[in-house]
Amino acid sequence: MTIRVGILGATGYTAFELARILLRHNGAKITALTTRQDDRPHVSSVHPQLTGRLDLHLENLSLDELAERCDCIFGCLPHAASAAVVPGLLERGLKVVDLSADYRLRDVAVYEKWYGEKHPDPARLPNSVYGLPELFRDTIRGAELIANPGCYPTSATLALAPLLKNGMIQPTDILVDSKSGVSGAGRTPKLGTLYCEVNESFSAYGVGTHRHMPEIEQNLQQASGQKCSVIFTPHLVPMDRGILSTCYAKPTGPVTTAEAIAALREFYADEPFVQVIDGMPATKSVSGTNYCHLTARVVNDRIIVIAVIDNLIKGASGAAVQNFNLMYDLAETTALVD
Ligand SMILES: NC(=O)C1=CN([C@@H]2O[C@H](COP(=O)(O)OP(=O)(O)OC[C@H]3O[C@@H](n4cnc5c(N)ncnc54)[C@H](OP(=O)(O)O)[C@@H]3O)[C@@H](O)[C@H]2O)C=CC1
Ligand SMILES: CC(=O)N[C@@H](CCC(=O)OP(=O)(O)O)C(=O)O
Repeated sequence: MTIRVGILGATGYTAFELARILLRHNGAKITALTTRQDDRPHVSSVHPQLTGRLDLHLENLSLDELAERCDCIFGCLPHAASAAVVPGLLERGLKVVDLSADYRLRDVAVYEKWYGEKHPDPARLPNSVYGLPELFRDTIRGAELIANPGCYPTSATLALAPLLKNGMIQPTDILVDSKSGVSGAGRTPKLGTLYCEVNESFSAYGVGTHRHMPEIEQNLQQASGQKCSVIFTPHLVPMDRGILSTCYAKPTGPVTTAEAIAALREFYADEPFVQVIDGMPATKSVSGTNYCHLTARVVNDRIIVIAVIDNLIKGASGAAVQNFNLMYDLAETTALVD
């Protein structure tokens, strides 16, 4: 069986990474790429890396046209734009993996507070399926709509959830200090991502206001069954891609570095994409891959967990294909390992 897939917002970075991964997927065929442009650019003019590998034009397609051509849609649109089209896709019988933030937060009031706008499809939020397989695999299998996780929340949740679940750390007083490469902000031009703004510079942003803070808290609460409170501070690093999150938590009792690492290793023993390492994780080690590398250290009265991912792969398009594989009951690692 070949599943026909469409990619919305195909001019962007996550869409490019999806196309690259799906081209080596033996159960999927890309049959539609969308843009708001009306001049039908060939994919090779938008993503020259795909020249000779994918012969499709990007088109401004209607929902009915998408339903004729596709079985499953990967939505790579900004938030709010995504939830404006997802209901129509689901009504036409398509499955959807939504890379935007629109279906991640289950509480409409929390969405509207942190995103500062009305949600276009609030009725679906309470039952949405959050696509982080390492924690919520069973709910992803067979789902019609997956909320693909945010890049920072993926790194922080993978770092902290195992230690919360096994009672090794306290659920409050958690600090997440993250650094991201500039592709995390997307390909759509913005002042803050111009070369002269970011090159040779390093800055924090969204301190206390970043919308990934409630997403991290929701994940940790769902995983551990405890009310969690997190302070999350993101930083922009002058590199193309990669996220490094350093997470600080208070242990519930005496613990050593070896015990903390052993707890992570036990939790992820059967996970194909999480590697617990003894040394220090580096973004370069996971660049272009769907892997997360993690380690832990105990320093004075804190456990520090350090996680790295590629924001465009495990933080976006690789995770989306991992979810797609689960939704269609395919081998979970299909197209994601060499
Ligand atoms: N970059 C990352 O690391 C991550 C991104 N995400 C999320 O994935 C989604 C895609 O991100 P990314 O690929 O980086 O973004 P990009 O900015 O690279 O691409 C988004 C694409 O969406 C289209 N678009 C923009 N605005 C609208 C609109 N109002 N209505 C319809 N289409 C629009 C544009 O295509 P065109 O102009 O051709 O129509 C654009 O190319 C976003 O929701 C983002 O938050 C999630 C995790 C990580
Ligand atoms: C470096 C950078 O700007 N990163 C983005 C996060 C990308 C992401 O995962 O965003 P969504 O939750 O919107 O999908 C940001 O901080 O807004």
